[in-house]
Amino acid sequence: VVGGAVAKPNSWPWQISLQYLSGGSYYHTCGGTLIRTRWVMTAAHCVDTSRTWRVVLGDHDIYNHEGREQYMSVSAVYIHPNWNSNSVASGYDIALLRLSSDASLNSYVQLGSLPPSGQVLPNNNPCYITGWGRTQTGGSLSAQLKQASLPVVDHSTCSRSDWWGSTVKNTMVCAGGGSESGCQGDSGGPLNCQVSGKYVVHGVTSFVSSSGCNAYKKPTVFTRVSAYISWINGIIG
Ligand SMILES: CC(C)c1ccc(NC(=O)[C@@H]2CCCN2C(=O)[C@H](CCCC[NH3+])NC(=O)C(F)(F)F)cc1
Repeated sequence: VVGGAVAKPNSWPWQISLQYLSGGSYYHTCGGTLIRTRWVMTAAHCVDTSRTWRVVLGDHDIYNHEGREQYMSVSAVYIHPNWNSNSVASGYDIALLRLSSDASLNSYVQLGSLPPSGQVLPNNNPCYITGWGRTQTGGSLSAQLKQASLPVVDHSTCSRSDWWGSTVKNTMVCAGGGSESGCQGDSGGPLNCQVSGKYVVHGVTSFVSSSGCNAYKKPTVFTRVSAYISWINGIIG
């Protein structure tokens, strides 16, 4: 997350850290959202390589054990069947991870709410991106979870030629576009949008400009969760 601030610990209790095993240690690679006690929603581009994964719930500082964490193994990875790793612009950048055991829900670990199928938010709807991603273009990951206010940019604006043009599809949500943005390492995490006084996870962090995370008129682009509700329900039952 470029800009914004360090979040109050565990104030986004559905945010997870997706980590992979390498040389005997686990490393943060992406974010995700706990949507059922055994299911995590993330981005397809996070999990389209075969690795040993773990999901950390209740985390705040990814480099320190603070005692609220739950470390979960992943028993199955379900990538959207239309996902094409060579074409993030086609969309379908969404995946579901089945956990090997049930998460224990408490004040640090809660389920994120999903939107109704087809719901599209209006321009400027308030939303927050959260994640441990780079804090500057080319910078390093954040040790602590960060949040930044990224208001929705509607499709008509986001698909203007000087914005994202035809790269952005209607199955995506744009948010931000100013000095604050997502960045590498935030992928797969939630776009938390205020709807009727409640936070709803409307986006899965998908991409930013290859010329810089907070490039002008290149808002962060998210998979629009409300476009994938029937697929999600088909998998998690
Ligand atoms: C569709 C095409 C015009 C296009 C649009 C945006 C990009 N962006 C990028 O490549 C930048 C630079 C590093 C990773 N990255 C990204 O946007 C990666 C997803 C890459 C998926 C494709 N391999 N996502 C993120 O960094 C983010 F923002 F989600 F945390 C690349 C290509």
